[in-house]
Amino acid sequence: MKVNRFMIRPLIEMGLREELSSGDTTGGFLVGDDPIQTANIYAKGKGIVCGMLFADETIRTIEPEARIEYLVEDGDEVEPGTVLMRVQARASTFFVIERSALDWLQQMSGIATKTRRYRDLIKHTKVRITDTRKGWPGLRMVQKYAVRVGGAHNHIFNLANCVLVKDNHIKIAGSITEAVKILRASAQHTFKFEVECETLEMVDEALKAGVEIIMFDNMDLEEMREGLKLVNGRAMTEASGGINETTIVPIAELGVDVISIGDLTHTVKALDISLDVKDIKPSAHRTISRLKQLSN
Ligand SMILES: O=P(O)(O)OC[C@H]1O[C@H](OP(=O)(O)OP(=O)(O)O)[C@H](O)[C@@H]1O
Repeated sequence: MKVNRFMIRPLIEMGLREELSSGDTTGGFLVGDDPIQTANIYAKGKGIVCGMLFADETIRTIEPEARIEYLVEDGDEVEPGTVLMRVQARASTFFVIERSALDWLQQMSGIATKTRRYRDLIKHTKVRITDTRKGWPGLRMVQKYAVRVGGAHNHIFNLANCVLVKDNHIKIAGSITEAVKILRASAQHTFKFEVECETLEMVDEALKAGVEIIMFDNMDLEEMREGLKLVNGRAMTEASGGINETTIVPIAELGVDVISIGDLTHTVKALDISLDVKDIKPSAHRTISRLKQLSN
């Protein structure tokens, strides 16, 4: 699933509003007749690019006539110095959009870069990596898009996507068996059922209840190996709980179907990306000196 301008516009406006709720007190006074300038958005680190449409929409929201040339696309690997985008727009536009456009790119590329690293670690297996719902509230769509760009898959988007029975549901219902019985009677027939199992006894109970997906939740390698024997192809298996770059390979090699990882979206190092205005037009300088004269 791709993102489109309609989906992202409210987020873009939210970002710009943080920046520009009552004008630009620095750039706004410097631009004078506000000539068209050219700027490059370029990588300062190595990673996977994500968020080109977000940067584009940020620029176009302020200056719809801006000319934007893409030199890479989401999912491309970049090196320090790679130009992602060349933009022709008013000087005043660059001052307003710079932080916001770059932050979308930096944060989303950070997620895509980390995701690609995880994916590459286990590409010798058939295991599917997914995200979780862990991340920034309000930005789930963005984070999950970046995970897909990085080469992994999405787990549920929200509570309406499947019946996911967690520890607290089991406590409230009394048992896995009881929870599944109640939910089978009320949930849509189209839904799959997944149960988080912390022990092999829970795996056994969930299998007897006939669920489609068993999560090995916070289990060690040996328990997961036993869990897989128990399941024996009767359900999909998902490993989860604190899995990181140092633990993922042996888990994937066990042969679970899915590994879900909160780290993809809850602990992200941004990719370093910058914006540089080129070819400064002399009229901009003239305006600055005129301002200086006026203030003398
Ligand atoms: O890769 P992680 O960051 O560990 O995320 C995955 C874990 O999160 C979920 O549990 P839950 O929502 O109960 O969170 P918690 O187990 O981390 O408290 C899921 O059942 C995994 O245990």
